[in-house]
Amino acid sequence: MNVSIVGSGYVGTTLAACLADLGHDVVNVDIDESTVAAINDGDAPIHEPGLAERIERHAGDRLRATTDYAAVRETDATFLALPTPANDDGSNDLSIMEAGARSLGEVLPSDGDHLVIVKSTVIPGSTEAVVTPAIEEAGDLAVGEDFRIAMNPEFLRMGTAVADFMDPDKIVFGATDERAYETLDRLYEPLVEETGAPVVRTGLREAEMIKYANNSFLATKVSLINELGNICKEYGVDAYEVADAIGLDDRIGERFLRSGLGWGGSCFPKDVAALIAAAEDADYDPELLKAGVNVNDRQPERLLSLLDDHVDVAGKQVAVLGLSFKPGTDDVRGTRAIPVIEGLHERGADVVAYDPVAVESFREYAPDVDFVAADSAADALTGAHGAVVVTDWDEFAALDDEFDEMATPVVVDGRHVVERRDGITYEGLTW
Ligand SMILES: NC(=O)c1ccc[n+]([C@@H]2O[C@H](COP(=O)([O-])OP(=O)(O)OC[C@H]3O[C@@H](n4cnc5c(N)ncnc54)[C@H](O)[C@@H]3O)[C@@H](O)[C@H]2O)c1
Ligand SMILES: O=c1ccn([C@@H]2O[C@H](COP(=O)(O)OP(=O)(O)O[C@H]3O[C@H](CO)[C@@H](O)[C@H](O)[C@H]3O)[C@@H](O)[C@H]2O)c(=O)[nH]1
Repeated sequence: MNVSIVGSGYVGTTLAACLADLGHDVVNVDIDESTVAAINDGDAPIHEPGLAERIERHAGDRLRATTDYAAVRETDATFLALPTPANDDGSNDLSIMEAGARSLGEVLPSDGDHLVIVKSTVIPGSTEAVVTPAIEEAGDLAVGEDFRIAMNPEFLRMGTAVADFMDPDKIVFGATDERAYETLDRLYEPLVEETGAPVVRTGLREAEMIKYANNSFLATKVSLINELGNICKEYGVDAYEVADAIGLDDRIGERFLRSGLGWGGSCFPKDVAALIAAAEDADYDPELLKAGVNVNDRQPERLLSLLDDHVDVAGKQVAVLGLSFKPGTDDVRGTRAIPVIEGLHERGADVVAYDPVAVESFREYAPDVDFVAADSAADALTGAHGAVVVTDWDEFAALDDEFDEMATPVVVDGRHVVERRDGITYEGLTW
């Protein structure tokens, strides 16, 4: 099929490269000229394992990019993979989606066949109440007659985007008419044949809600294991053995049970906040979701209070190991490193931080959060009176003699990665 994708960020670029790999002809439409140029040059505009090879393989052949929305006219279906950030009150900001939908409406063919597919994460009702009217008004078109609409949420994770897309746990099709489902079936047929992934056919609002339910469930699951881990810590119980054991119960499942410093990223914080705001907008008080956020917000201070138990850090160097929100990415959106570093500053500490890839992106994202960047974990640790582990990078698990260079070897591990050893005072956040 001929497919266009509006928005070429983490989701749009991954989707484009993977659909090209599955045999479709794909065009990316983006307002960012450098992104467009990168794809046309056969380069990946973002770093994701497996992405660069796919773009290099298909660019100039089955994959191209443009800033010109008119390219959608040559295609059978268009995905909208645009950002849906949070407003100040946490609610879903749909202004970029609306602008993209209007630009699309201005050029969309009115042949009645073209399928517009909302890929972005949007609050239930948005596809019908915001995206569809924006297309209709901009192009003087009528949904169901001139074009069709569907919602197909995305569940890929950063750092494993390509692998997740190519081997999904499920594929969700939200639509209101049979022809829309059939187009989606044709688009995903090679993937479904290859992987046997279950396809869920549902309504537009249900598809929108499945995405929020998925992320809220997982974020709350992590907060629940963090709460249990905090209690374990108080009673001297190994929280990780407890998690491994409860995970053997199929009803609980072993994944997303790693307790520690909590969740960050571009999705969990934003999506849970948006669902809370949407619930409150409907006069429902989402107590459990709010509790999950509160537990998450408390973890950095718990980490620092464990450090306080061993050392007064005022005027002393403290090493922060890890800045990205999780390993395998330089993404720092929602990273726990920010409250951790701010808490250290409040205590009067001098922060020396190390991250294998995320120093630059952190400086850009949080220019007011001051620290000295170290070239290695060893450099950050040398002379430090305490160390805190923020991100579970593999290389931190290999640290050993490096701790001997600390002024006082107190290590507070927010991610359960550092090996306990003689000669260091070790505190795990939850064990
Ligand atoms: N990042 C993830 O892991 C992930 C996973 C699942 C779902 N999502 C959801 O997918 C959506 C997109 O997220 P993302 O992380 O890919 O965003 P992103 O910020 O990485 O990329 C968005 C792209 O849209 C482009 N853009 C902005 N306005 C435009 C316009 N008017 N016309 C054309 N292009 C425009 C930007 O230049 C950018 O390249 C969001 O709703 C997000 O919540 C993200
Ligand atoms: O057991 C766990 C698992 C995760 N985390 C933390 O949770 C956050 C999110 O991790 P992860 O889900 O791996 O990363 P994302 O790339 O943010 O992916 C989530 O958000 C995406 C965007 O919506 C969805 O598509 C994915 O399905 C969903 O997992 C990170 O800070 C992790 O450190 C834990 O603390 N313990």
